[in-house]
Amino acid sequence: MSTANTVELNLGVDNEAAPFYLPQHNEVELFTHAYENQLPVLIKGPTGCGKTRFISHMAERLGLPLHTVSCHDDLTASDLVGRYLIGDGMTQWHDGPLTRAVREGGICYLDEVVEARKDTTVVIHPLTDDRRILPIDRTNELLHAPKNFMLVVSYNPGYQNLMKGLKPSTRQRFISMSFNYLKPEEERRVLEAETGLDSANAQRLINLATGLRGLKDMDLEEGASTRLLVYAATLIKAGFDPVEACRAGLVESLTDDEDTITALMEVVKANF
Ligand SMILES: Nc1ncnc2c1ncn2[C@@H]1O[C@H](COP(=O)(O)OP(=O)(O)OP(=O)(O)O)[C@@H](O)[C@H]1O
Repeated sequence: MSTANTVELNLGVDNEAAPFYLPQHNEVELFTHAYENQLPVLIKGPTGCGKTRFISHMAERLGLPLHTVSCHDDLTASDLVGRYLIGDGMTQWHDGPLTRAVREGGICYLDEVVEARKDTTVVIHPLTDDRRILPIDRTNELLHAPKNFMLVVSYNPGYQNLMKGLKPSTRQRFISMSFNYLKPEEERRVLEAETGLDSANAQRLINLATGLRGLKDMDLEEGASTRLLVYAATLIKAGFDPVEACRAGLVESLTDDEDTITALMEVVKANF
């Protein structure tokens, strides 16, 4: 059954076109509810824990186009909304990705939103409350977001300083979900599904990740991400020596400090 406000979905059946995603908790149901009720979503979690994969999975599952913007500290409101550009001897308006998503519908995903300049929050605020509007001063337009428009933002709370956190007036406009690395058994399934690695080696990688994530005195900015484990698994699956695969796929990406690399490689050798 579908009404104006709901989408036809069978959450028990995976859409085969959707990229593989193993849920952490009830995020699929929460996200679907948010979409059906036109609520914006905020996802927080450490690097490489599956945030982007989840959004791609949900976009495919809900049959929505995905407009992704990787935010950075030079990103301004005009980059999101659009600007006049000179071409063919005249000035033409070009929609930015946010405006495109509002006009066409779909998910607008602002990845690492806290990196963007502060003026960007001014443009997303009216889209995140029940007005769901995007005023464009430069073109004198007032766009109303269609039902199938959804705003999703993500950030990694780990390495933000206080100044870069989201203001309460912004974060309190979203349904929020906190992601973390999967439990060991599930993360092993992801490694196997993503790379075809055998379960014995996948289990060794998981044991290694648990060891690395538990190191408190190593001064690592972040622990080993699922993404890095997938890289190492891919190298092992391709026939690389597991220790060398872990050096290139994991350890060298975690730190530049030679002493730390040596110490981490000891942990690798203890597992392989
Ligand atoms: N729950 C999961 N199901 C399937 N694959 C996963 C899952 N979690 C992580 N992965 C794997 O880990 C990789 C990295 O995940 P992803 O790119 O979604 O991380 P992220 O949280 O968006 O990271 P960043 O914050 O750095 O952008 C994926 O490409 C996928 O291979």
